[in-house]
Amino acid sequence: MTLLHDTAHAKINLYLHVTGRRPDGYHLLDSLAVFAGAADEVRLAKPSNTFSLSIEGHFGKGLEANDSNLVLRAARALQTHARQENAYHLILEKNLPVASGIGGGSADAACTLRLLGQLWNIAEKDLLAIAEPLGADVPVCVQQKTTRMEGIGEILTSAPAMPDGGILLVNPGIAVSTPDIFRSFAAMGGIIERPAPVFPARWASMNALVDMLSHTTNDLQAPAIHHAPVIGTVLDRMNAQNDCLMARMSGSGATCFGLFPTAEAARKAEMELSKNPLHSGWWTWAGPFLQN
Ligand SMILES: C[C@@](CO)(OP(=O)(O)O)[C@H](O)COP(=O)(O)OP(=O)(O)OC[C@H]1O[C@@H](n2ccc(N)nc2=O)[C@H](O)[C@@H]1O
Ligand SMILES: Nc1ncnc2c1ncn2[C@@H]1O[C@H](COP(=O)(O)OP(=O)(O)O)[C@@H](O)[C@H]1O
Repeated sequence: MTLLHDTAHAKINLYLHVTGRRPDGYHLLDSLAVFAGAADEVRLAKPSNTFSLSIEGHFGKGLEANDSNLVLRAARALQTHARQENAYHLILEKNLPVASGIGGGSADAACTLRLLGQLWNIAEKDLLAIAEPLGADVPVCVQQKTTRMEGIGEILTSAPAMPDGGILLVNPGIAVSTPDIFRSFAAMGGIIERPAPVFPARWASMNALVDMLSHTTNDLQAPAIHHAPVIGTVLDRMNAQNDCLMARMSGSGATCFGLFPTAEAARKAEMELSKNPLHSGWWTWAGPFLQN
């Protein structure tokens, strides 16, 4: 039995500039976040006395269905806000790798907020306020649209829609700790002063987007490669694929993305890459962007 369900899509930081640091240690960011077809699913299964969770899916094994899970944390936070006594059994289908720079846990939390928000008739602005303390990436995942993220992730400005094209995601099978990568970023030189990227009204093509991105970086990429050199190998392999327009790491890693002129070209590159037996433990996904 499923009352309602929704998909929690992978967030990809096409660029990520660290622009400052708050007194509490959190880093100020400027990032273009987009969403890919790859997704977890959250299902509201049936009414229950208290919120409970079961986890299915390939990446569910390493994840506890306890109070620390972002799905339950989001559900309880909204229940308190909405002064609701009703609770549900939730099912999470975990298809996205955990602690991998594509915000899977944040997307699951956001998806839970959307589902319960729909049921309890809660406005999006209230969902965004509940999302913020759950994690820096949760607000952007509530809207699941191409967005410029600033502040620590709570200042959201809509960005032009993605042009037609394809994306390939590759994770080399390692989990990376976000706080560790931010710490290494500081130790390896820290903030770079530079002008903020300017977005056009629309990107005429994938090449136009790639041209803008060539003037940006993911500031966390070098610190992450320092922690996990295999990330450098993933980027080399991705860059070696036919039609790969650019390759870069997302978030604090270790997932990397490649941009392609079409979803078909991204799928071809995925097949090529997967032929190599050395890549057998790598998770891959290829296809279109999630459009606004
Ligand atoms: C780096 C980013 C970029 O989108 O993505 P991921 O690598 O997680 O996908 C996010 O900012 C991650 O957001 P999220 O994973 O929700 O982070 P949180 O749980 O709020 O914070 C985890 C820890 O990361 C560090 N942190 C996080 C966000 C931020 N703007 N500055 C930080 O310094 C802090 O040490 C914090 O304790
Ligand atoms: N539903 C969930 N899915 C993934 N991770 C979760 C979830 N709930 C809690 N977590 C915890 O959140 C941390 C960050 O997970 P995740 O959002 O996948 O990272 P990232 O944003 O780097 O992709 C993990 O270390 C994990 O233990």
